Amino acid sequence: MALTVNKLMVVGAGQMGSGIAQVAAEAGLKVYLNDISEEYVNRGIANITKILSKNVAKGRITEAEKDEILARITPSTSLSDASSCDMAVEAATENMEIKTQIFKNLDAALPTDAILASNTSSLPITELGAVTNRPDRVIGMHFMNPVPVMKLVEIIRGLATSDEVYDTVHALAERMGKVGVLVNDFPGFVSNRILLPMINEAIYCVYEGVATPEAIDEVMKLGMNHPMGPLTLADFIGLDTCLAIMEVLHEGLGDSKYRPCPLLRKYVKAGWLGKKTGRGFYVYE
Ligand SMILES: CC(=O)CC(=O)SCCNC(=O)CCNC(=O)[C@H](O)C(C)(C)COP(=O)(O)OP(=O)(O)OC[C@H]1O[C@@H](n2cnc3c(N)ncnc32)[C@H](O)[C@@H]1OP(=O)(O)O
Ligand SMILES: NC(=O)C1=CN([C@@H]2O[C@H](COP(=O)(O)OP(=O)(O)OC[C@H]3O[C@@H](n4cnc5c(N)ncnc54)[C@H](OP(=O)(O)O)[C@@H]3O)[C@@H](O)[C@H]2O)C=CC1
Repeated sequence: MALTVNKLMVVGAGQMGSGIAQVAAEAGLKVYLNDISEEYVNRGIANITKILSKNVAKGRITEAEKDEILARITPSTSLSDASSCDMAVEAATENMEIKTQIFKNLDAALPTDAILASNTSSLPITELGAVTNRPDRVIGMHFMNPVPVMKLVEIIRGLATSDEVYDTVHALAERMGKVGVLVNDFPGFVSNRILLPMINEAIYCVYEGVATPEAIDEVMKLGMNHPMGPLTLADFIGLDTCLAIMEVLHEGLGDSKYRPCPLLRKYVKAGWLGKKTGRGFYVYE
C-alpha cells in the first residue's frame, strides 16, 4: 500500500536537485532544498524562480501561485533538517563516495520509517541501501533532465526494497505529473545503459575525425528526429556526469565496449564540463 509523502528533503541543489524540488513543491509537498553551502542552495532557488517566472509570463500560473510554490521550499545546509521529513531524494554529484556518505548521514537524521531515494544516473541502489540500517526503504528515483519537462521517472528497486516503498514512490512520481517505469538494479539501469554508449560513440566520432560536433548533431537531429544532437545533449547533461556513468558501465558490466572515449576524459580533466562551466563540445555565453 502506498504511503503519502508530505515533507521531502532534496540533497544537492544543482540542475537536477533544483528541478526535483520545483516539481515536488508544485505538487504541494513541503521541501527542504539542501546543499553544502548557502551559495549553492540560493543558486538552485534562483533557477526555480526563473522558471516559475517564465510560467507566470506564459500565463500558466499566477504570481500568487508562484509565491505559494516558492514558499513551500526551505533552504537547508544541514542534513539534520531531515529529522522532520517523510522522505529524502539525494541528487548530489555522481560519485559513490559522496553518495555513500550522504546516505549514512541521512539514515542517521531521518525518522526510522522514512524513505531514502537516490536520483543517481547509474550507481548501485542495493549498495547504497547496504550502508544504511533501512535497505528495505531505499530506492532509486531517477528523474530526467530537464526535470520540469521530461515525463519519465525510472524507479529502481534494490535487492531489499519493499513493495510499500515502491508503491509510495510510484504514486509520488504520478503526483508530480510523471510516469514511473520500474527497472531492476543493474549498472546504468535502462536509460543510461542505452543513452550513454550512443553519446560516447558520438564523442569517438569527434575523436577519430569522422565529422565535426555540429555535423554529428545535425545527422542525429535531422536523420533520427532526436530533439538534441548527442554532443549538445552531453554538454547539457554535464561531461563529468557522462564520464562517471561510462565508468560505472565499464566497471560494472566488465565489457570493453563501454570504455569511455579518451577525448571525454581529456575534456573533464580540462574542466570543460559542458553547459554548466560554459564550455564542452560547444562554447556557451
Ligand atoms: C543523464 C541521466 O541520468 C538521464 C537524463 O536525464 S538524460 C537527458 C534526457 N533529456 C533529454 O534527452 C532532453 C532532450 N532535449 C529535449 O527534449 C528538448 O531539447 C528540450 C525539452 C530540453 C528543449 O526543448 P526545445 O523544444 O528544444 O526548446 P524550447 O522550446 O526552448 O523548450 C521547450 C519547453 O521546455 C522548457 N524548458 C527547456 N529547458 C528547460 C529547463 N532547463 N528547465 C525547465 N524547462 C525547460 C521550455 O521553457 C519550454 O516550455 P514550454 O513549451 O512550456 O514553453
Ligand atoms: N545531469 C543530468 O542530466 C542528470 C543527472 N542525474 C544525476 O543527478 C545527480 C546530480 O546531477 P546534476 O544535478 O546534474 O549535478 P550538478 O553538478 O548540477 O549538481 C550536483 C550538486 O550536488 C552538490 N553536492 C556535492 N556534494 C554534496 C554533498 N555532500 N551534500 C550536498 N550537496 C552536494 C554539488 O555541490 P558542488 O558544486 O559544491 O560540488 C552540486 O551543487 C547525479 O547523481 C547525476 O548522475 C540524473 C538524471 C539526469
